[in-house]
Amino acid sequence: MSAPTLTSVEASPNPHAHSARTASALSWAQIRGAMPDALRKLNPKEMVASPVLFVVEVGAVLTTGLAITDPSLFAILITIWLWATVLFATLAESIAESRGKAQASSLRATQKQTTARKVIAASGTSKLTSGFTRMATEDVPSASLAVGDVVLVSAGETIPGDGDVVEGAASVDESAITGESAPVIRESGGDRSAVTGGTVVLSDTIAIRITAPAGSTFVDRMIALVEGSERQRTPNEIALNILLTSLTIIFLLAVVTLQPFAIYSGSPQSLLVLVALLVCLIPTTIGALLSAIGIAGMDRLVQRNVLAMSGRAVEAAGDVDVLLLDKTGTITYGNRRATDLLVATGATIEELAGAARLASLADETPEGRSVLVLIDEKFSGPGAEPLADILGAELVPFSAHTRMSGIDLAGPDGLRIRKGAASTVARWVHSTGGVTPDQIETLVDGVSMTGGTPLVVAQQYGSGPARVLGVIHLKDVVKEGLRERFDELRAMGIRTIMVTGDNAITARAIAAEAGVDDVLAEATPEDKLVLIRREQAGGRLVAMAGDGTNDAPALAQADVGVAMNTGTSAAKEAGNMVDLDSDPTKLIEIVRIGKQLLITRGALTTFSIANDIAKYFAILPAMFMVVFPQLEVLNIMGLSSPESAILSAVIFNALIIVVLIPLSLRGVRYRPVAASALLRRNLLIYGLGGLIAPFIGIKLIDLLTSLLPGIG
Ligand SMILES: Nc1ncnc2c1ncn2[C@@H]1O[C@H](COP(=O)(O)OP(=O)(O)OP(=O)(O)O)[C@@H](O)[C@H]1O
Ligand SMILES: [K+]
Ligand SMILES: [Mg+2]
Repeated sequence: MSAPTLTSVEASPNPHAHSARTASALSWAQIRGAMPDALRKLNPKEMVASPVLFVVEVGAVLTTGLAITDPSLFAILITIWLWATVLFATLAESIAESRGKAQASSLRATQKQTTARKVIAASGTSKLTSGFTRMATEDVPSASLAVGDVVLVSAGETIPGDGDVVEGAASVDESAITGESAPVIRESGGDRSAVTGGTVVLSDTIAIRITAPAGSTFVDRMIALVEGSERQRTPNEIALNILLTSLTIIFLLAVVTLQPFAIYSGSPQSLLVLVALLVCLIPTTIGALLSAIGIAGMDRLVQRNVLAMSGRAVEAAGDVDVLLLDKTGTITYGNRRATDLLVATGATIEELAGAARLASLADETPEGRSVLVLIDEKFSGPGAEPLADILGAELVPFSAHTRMSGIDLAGPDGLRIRKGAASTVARWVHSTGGVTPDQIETLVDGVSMTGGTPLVVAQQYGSGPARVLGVIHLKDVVKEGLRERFDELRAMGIRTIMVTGDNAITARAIAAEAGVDDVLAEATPEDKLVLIRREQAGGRLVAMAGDGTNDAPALAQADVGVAMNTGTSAAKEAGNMVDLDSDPTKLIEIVRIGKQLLITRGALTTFSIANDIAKYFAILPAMFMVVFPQLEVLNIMGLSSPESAILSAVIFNALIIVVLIPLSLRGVRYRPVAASALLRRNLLIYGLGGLIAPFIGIKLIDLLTSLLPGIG
């Protein structure tokens, strides 16, 4: 199936081959495409949101009236260019939004109606004896599915809605959402259970519990995001807007008070000239480009397959100091599987295999299921108990908080079995009056030193002391190429800390292999949260990358919470970004884009304000030259007439917006140098450039306008 992908709008199917396109200048097609929307945005009701431009629009309405009641070429030209100024501003925003609109329509294509096979709960069936996949189903339209419904999806079928896999495992083609053609594994119980509506099951049958009502699914959120329909201004943008509004008010007062002075000096200025002067002085350039800069930043993230749910998170990313990463599923592929059983002295392999099997029969995690697979393949023997024996048993499900799972069998001898993290099981054994032999520590450390996760297995009969039977070796693989990327993060001044529920030795082995700076081992979900709060209290901005339900509180607390797309719905809901490629080092790009956004906005603000100051000196001497011939010395630009000077300034003021649209969409180039050096460089380029540009630009335009009758 040739599913539309997020990146298919791009020239290249490679999600990372974006730069060539974004760097190019504006095309006519782009401008034409964005024009209807730009004209619609001229509606004053929308314009009020940007006070600077609203003032320009009011000015344009005023001069339109003047041009009609007292027509002159000067009045008509000023009016045309004032309208052009507002239109260029709305055009900048519309062009910034246009790419997202195209992506949104290709995403909508994944939302086609399908028929879902909904499970009809049969009474008296327990999940243990009869799985969902064996229950009766009825066909319903996918749009009618409600949260909590369970549906069955088999190979070749489209997943009808967002949900978590509650039974089975399947390979899923998520290319419609991620653009990545390699199938991914989705399975119940673990941190890889979330599925997205519109993706396709390639093999096997899975039962999915629907978690999002139709209309507010992940794809709906993506559409809203790329379309910018839910875009909210960030605190930084609001602050800048307040500054721009204040400047506008100051210049408004300055221009109004200029008139009595002008009258007194015998050269009263027309309303037309005062409006033109005001528009030239207020910060129209940055006012026009501000929202395009923000939209383009979000868009750059989408091009890299990162969905940022808030602009605030993108900005925070630009200043991140610390990055916390979950181990399993974030640093490793998260495909943790049992590979070996290590028997304690005094126990037999049959005893260990039997206990490990019993303790895993009802363990819904992928790790638990992998224990059963291992035992079936390599260790099956007389110790294996029939399934019926565990009927009536009490299950102890795994939780990241307890770091242990197991089973309490009914019956006269009351067998209790536990498996889990070494320290937790040791505590449990101790609480029953048992002891953990030293030899276990050697086995546990042996597994840990290779980066594996050891699960200690122990059992207790009746109220006697528990006995440790041995260790299960869980293996996982570290994702490739992390070391170089973490080195790069270090060069950017970002400290990486791996946080994991695993023991310290395993954590250190994996940390050394992946190249992170620091580790926090044996961490409960609360510990992760506390670590983030502590870093934040120290004034640092924290990013967190995680995939599990147990990472959700931390993802929510972090300033930048990046959920892996392979993770659970809870993690994706809690974070403020989702990485569709599930690459924790994507943070490098996120940080770069955040910094670039901040730098671009700063640079263009500097340019805009410097520009306005320069225009002041360009126009004022020309305006008062007639009354004060001494001002001629200030008229260094030798502009041909007051009218020509003012018209040229207004035209320049409008054109500079168009000239800067490509830069505000592409972003100022970011290089990883010290912030102070960057600031100095930008002040020099954009501050000085902003001061000089108007003199050259206005002079050139003046040479043309002076040729017009009645103006030169
Ligand atoms: N099915 C299971 N039964 C018993 N114990 C388990 C099971 N799965 C994991 N454990 C133990 O619990 C610990 C913590 O679980 P988990 O790995 O989910 O936590 P985490 O904080 O998300 O860490 P990670 O960074 O490894 O994802 C594991 O290191 C392991 O010792
Ligand atoms: K201006
Ligand atoms: Mg985890």
